[in-house]
Amino acid sequence: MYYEMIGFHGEHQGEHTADGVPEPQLDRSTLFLDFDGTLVDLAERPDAIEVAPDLGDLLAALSERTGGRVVIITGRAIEDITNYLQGFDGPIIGGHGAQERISGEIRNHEFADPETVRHLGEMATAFAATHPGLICERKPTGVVLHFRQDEDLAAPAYAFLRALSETHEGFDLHHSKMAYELRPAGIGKDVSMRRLMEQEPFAGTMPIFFGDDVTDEPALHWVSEQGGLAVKVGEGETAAGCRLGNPQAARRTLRRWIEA
Ligand SMILES: O=P(O)(O)OC[C@H]1O[C@H](O[C@H]2O[C@H](CO)[C@@H](O)[C@H](O)[C@H]2O)[C@H](O)[C@@H](O)[C@@H]1O
Repeated sequence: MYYEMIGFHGEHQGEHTADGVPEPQLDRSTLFLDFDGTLVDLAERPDAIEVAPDLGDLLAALSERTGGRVVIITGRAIEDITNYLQGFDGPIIGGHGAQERISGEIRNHEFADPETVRHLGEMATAFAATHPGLICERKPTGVVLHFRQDEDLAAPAYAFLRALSETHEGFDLHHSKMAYELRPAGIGKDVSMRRLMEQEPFAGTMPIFFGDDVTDEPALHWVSEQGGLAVKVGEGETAAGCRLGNPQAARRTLRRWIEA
């Protein structure tokens, strides 16, 4: 297998590490990192997360070791996540693949028609305003209703967004952690990864992905299929070959790699 030729020996390599995650050759890898639930703990609200003080240094060191191939791949909008990634100027895939920032410039998916997204956002905002406990998160490419503060609001949130998805062609309804989201049809972290891995300077390197959510599973599956290193963070069924308990453990493993 190709990745064995370039020095990666798959699952067997992890047998002797304390965390069970093998140590890849970073200079021959592309490291995709999910954000919420993977690099930072989940919080009550999207704007209430606490970023570990050393995260910036960790990402900088990993970027150096991979030759700039650390890719943040998140459901958040790029305009939002950059607030938490001060100093990181590497590639970012945002909105679950609906946005990308590869060489500094942000590009939105062509199907995320701004007028339709604005309309969806306004309607979801109005709905949340009449359902205390629901949080509406507007993105340049879609909209989310968060029900973490009141799980009884999951069913009405679902019904509302489902109705919107049926009346707005090109937008699909997705379930993630304590949230429902409308996003452009046809996008996905796996789709973005595949496209990116065909381009320089990523082509020919081994994909690594750390992710925590059901929305990360297609990408974890794809990375596993490629013979790359797929790491599930937290509980739940997964296609990944490795698992770490929480974001703190994920950061510890990443730190181990740069200290090796
Ligand atoms: O792909 P990710 O980087 O994991 O982003 C997924 C979603 O993360 C955020 O929502 C989640 O985290 C919040 C803060 O901890 C939490 O309150 C919420 O319940 C979670 O669903 C973010 O707000 C979303 O836009 C992302 O899609």
